[in-house]
Amino acid sequence: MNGKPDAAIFTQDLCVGYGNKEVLYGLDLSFPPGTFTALLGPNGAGKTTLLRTLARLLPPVRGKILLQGKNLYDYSASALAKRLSVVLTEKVNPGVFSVFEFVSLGRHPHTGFMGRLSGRDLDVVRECLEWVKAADLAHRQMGELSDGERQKVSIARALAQEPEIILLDEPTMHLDLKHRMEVMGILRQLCREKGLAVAASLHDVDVAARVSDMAVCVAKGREARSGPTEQVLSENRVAELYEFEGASYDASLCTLEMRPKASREKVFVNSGMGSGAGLFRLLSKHGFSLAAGVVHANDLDCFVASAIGADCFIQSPQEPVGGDSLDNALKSALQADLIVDAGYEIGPANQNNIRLIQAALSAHKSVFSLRSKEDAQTIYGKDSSSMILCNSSTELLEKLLAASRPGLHGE
Ligand SMILES: Nc1ncnc2c1ncn2[C@@H]1O[C@H](COP(=O)(O)OP(=O)(O)OP(=O)(O)O)[C@@H](O)[C@H]1O
Repeated sequence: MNGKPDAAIFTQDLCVGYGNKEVLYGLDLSFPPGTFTALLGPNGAGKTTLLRTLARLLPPVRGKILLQGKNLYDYSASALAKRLSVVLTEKVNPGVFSVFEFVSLGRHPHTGFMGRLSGRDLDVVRECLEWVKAADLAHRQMGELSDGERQKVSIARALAQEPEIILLDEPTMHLDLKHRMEVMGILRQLCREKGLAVAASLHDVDVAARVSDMAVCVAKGREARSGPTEQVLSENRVAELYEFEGASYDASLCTLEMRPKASREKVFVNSGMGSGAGLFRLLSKHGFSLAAGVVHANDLDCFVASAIGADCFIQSPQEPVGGDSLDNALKSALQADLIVDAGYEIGPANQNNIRLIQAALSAHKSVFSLRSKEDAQTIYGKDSSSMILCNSSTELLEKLLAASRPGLHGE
């Protein structure tokens, strides 16, 4: 992601900070047009400091920032505002402005000496409000808006400058899920349809993975990492960036999983085709230690079980369940205190999994199943009579908790 002349903005050996205090250094970043860049990093890493420096609100400690090939500091204030706008987290003092008037302030670099709005200016303001789906708020007072509404209006104001780059600091802070998704959708659309370069600091790495094209990861005392999101946000890098303990990130699913310390017995879950994903989360949340198998490597169950930290017995996607994976899963199932059959569909690729449950039943283990009585009988024959059948995962959890002895098996 080294600086390219066609980038909307790029930095060369930039060091940002306060006075002599260096917060981030050696930054060679590039923000190309039509690209959404997510700035990620733990609290206090320097995301806001970087954004403020890029916006010329804070002088660099050293290094260069080039805006369309020209030094950022060679632009007049109004020329800069026509190219770059910024949405910070500080709550705007709404004064007595209506929404329309507030967004009109964004036209300032385009209006004449008297600041009078032309017909075009008014059209742009209306268009920007429509862009952020806030046209209906135009006549409301700024002071009476919700956080989500205010954020959309702040983006409209930034847009009204008709910039080529928008910098945003935590644009989804304080927003509920609906507004968070809406704001993210708007920013993506600005990149795609208006060709803007958008750079935003974000706290939700899973959201960043879904919406951003590029990611810049910053952490105190460490070299910044930047590049295409899919390359930068690997499991290990995310874990290292946030110094995860008791959590993990799954790059294939863009999901974060909790890895709580186990305080209950091991449950061996026999699942497949996604039937176990919800169960792994449920059981892990309640302190059970988990084993999962045999699952195919391309199965959702495999991704979730691995991310959650379960012992996984994995089969290559091209092969039917068998071989070492099955042998090892069998040993694990026979050592586990409780066994769960997740009630998945059985076919040629996974029918050998039946042997795991049959072995557990023969060994008089407590086997819980999410199958119907008929289904269990058809698959496991007369041995199924000793299975503990459950209609739902909630019922299964209740029964497992009743059978469990907490505190004895923490790992
Ligand atoms: N005005 C300031 N003067 C001196 N140091 C500051 C100033 N503002 C912030 N800092 C320090 O600079 C470092 C980076 O802060 P910054 O706000 O950029 O981090 P951030 O990544 O945006 O954090 P957060 O996710 O918590 O918002 C922190 O150590 C912070 O204490």
